[in-house]
Amino acid sequence: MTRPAIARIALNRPLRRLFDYLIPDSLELAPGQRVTVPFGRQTLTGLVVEIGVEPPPGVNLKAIKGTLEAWPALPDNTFNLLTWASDYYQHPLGECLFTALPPALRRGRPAQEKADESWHPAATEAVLPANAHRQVALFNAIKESPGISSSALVKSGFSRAQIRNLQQKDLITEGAKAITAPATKDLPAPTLSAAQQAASAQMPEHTHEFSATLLYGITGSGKTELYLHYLKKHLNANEQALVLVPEINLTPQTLARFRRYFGNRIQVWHSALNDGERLSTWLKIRNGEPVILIGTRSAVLLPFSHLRTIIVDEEHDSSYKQGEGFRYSGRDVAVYRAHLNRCPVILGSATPSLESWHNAQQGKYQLIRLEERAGNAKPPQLELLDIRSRPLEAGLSRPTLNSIKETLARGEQALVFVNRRGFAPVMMCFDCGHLEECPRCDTRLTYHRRDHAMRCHHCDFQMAASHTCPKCQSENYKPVGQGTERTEDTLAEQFPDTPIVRVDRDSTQRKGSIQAILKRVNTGEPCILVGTQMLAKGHDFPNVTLVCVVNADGGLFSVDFRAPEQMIQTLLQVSGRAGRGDKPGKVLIQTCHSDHPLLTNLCQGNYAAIADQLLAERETGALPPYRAMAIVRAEAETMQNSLQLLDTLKPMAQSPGIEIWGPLPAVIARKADRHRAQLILCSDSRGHLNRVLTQLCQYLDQARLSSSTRWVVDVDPQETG
Ligand SMILES: Nc1ncnc2c1ncn2[C@@H]1O[C@H](COP(=O)(O)OP(=O)(O)OP(=O)(O)O)[C@@H](O)[C@H]1O
Ligand SMILES: [Zn+2]
Repeated sequence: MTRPAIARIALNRPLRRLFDYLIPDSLELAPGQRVTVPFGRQTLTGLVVEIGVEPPPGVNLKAIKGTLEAWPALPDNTFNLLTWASDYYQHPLGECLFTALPPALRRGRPAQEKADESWHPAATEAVLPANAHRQVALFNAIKESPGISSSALVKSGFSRAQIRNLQQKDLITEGAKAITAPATKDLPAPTLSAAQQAASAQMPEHTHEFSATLLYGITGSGKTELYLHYLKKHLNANEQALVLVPEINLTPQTLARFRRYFGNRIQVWHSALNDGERLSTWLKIRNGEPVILIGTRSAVLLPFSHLRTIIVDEEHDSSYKQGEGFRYSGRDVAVYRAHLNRCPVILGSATPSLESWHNAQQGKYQLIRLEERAGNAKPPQLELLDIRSRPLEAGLSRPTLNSIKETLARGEQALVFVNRRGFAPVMMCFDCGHLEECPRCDTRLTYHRRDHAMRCHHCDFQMAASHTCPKCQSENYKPVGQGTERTEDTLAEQFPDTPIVRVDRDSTQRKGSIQAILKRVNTGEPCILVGTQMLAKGHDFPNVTLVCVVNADGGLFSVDFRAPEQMIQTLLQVSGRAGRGDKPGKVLIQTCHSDHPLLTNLCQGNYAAIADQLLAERETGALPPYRAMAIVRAEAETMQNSLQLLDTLKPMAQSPGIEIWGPLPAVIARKADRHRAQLILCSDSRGHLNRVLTQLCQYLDQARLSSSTRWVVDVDPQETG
């Protein structure tokens, strides 16, 4: 009697288990292949994990219904990567594997594109009547994204009639053009500076061997140019490359630079793509087309088959770590992927993460230093401005306002960095001391004056703001502290003739608004930019010569051990927006702690020294990267339930080599009416920690928890509050 053939299948469920099914005689299966299986009364899409497993005794297995295609949707190396990540991050394999499929394929749709015409420019310039604005805009949209589909164009507001019209005028052509690298003779690449050349010469030579390189290049040193040169030199016409970036929409210039070099070989991957666009790009990658993919975090999980280089730009950026569900770090997975694929990975930053800096010092990563700015630009001068005894106008000191005035008078632009959006962080009653709190979280509500609303930045709660104190009805009820809206208002009063451009999550919500803002700034006309973190990232505004930091002190005394690192990175990144063109840049940092060693070191502009110092502190505290860390988080309807669950886990985790902190309530103990607590585990041995976590997860999976209790494991947490 022959044994029945059995396959183990992963489903897209948050379950830490796989499901066994009989393989019908006629079916040939491979790991990573999509199948349909009966599940209860439903039919679900599954992914084959293993074939030929032992059938569990005494169970009547159902049979697989069929395959969705004859080839594995996830080829070996991608499949192995995700299996590794599932184990490393303690996340159910099914959900990990399905993350690598586009939504359409998760739902069981066929792996082929719907017929949707794609458009290419057929002329270099559109000769059209002066009043044909929409036609010109349409032509430019196609020129900027060759291969763009009709549906994508319709989505951005063009009509099918307008598209046909351009086609009839022979300005655009239809057709799914194969991906080839077109020559870009119209745009000569700048010759690398001596410093860039020296860095370039140290870049990894072999694209068929694993190597990890940390490119530490100060802001404005021309790292992007180096990536372009590297790809141009080392990537063959039939190979694939991946360039990870923290966020695509914020820096359209970078994308444009890549497109000028590589034309439609450049494809993008980010959360704003629609399902059709995702499927189309996914298929190109899976089919091995020689794509250079510029993408955010999840791009690292895609099924590349000819991947020869991975670049992680701004590798320190915290957005590489997924904050919910499958909590992977795109950067760390990229390094492992390079290892599996035997190819180089290049991590670039002006402010490398302490993890990568440590790896470079240990000799695990090769360190390349690029410490001069490209072109004629010089590093900006940083100055601390102690505001303890200075009168402030809505947070801005006289010297700061004077510097802005001088900058504008020279016809240049200024950037003012505020770390909070909204008008003011709190509303306070100066008679009874009442502070308006979120009814659902242990946080204060932020006042947004534009719509006279109080909002919680931690949950979606909002309410109309009141003019008098809700508690004692006093009229002495006022906003306290600085938000972007308030700074914008103050600057508008002080500089009535100057355009003020606010950049934060509120002002950029509408699609295309960030592009419009950037375009305006890039005209170079004098203006003042006011904004949050968003302004710190990767922008290249040559006419910004002054950067003002309204308050630098946020991260100095935080309980989160990563706060000083993140604060310094943000300050240096935002400072790096000053003086990127021919004119020198200046940075004014307002602080109440001008003698704090972190800030005084910052003014030397020497990130390497700061990183060394912060690393020494991490070593003393036995914190990452010197030890592995994981957090088990619990949330429930009461704090008692959360703490109780973690208390049960603690003895199970206790073992030689594991240090345990907690359980303790989280810093924001109540968020959206859920009570949150955490248990922190540290160990010198990552392997041991991983085994302990596996046991905890097994226990938690089987434990009878109240239906409202949730738990997660976060490996290498970015936030420990
Ligand atoms: N060799 C060069 N000659 C002239 N200009 C250059 C050269 N290399 C780069 N540049 C210019 O210098 C500016 C900064 O370059 P780039 O944006 O690549 O820097 P970066 O290192 O990525 O900066 P950041 O980390 O601050 O984002 C850009 O305007 C770029 O066009
Ligand atoms: Zn809230």
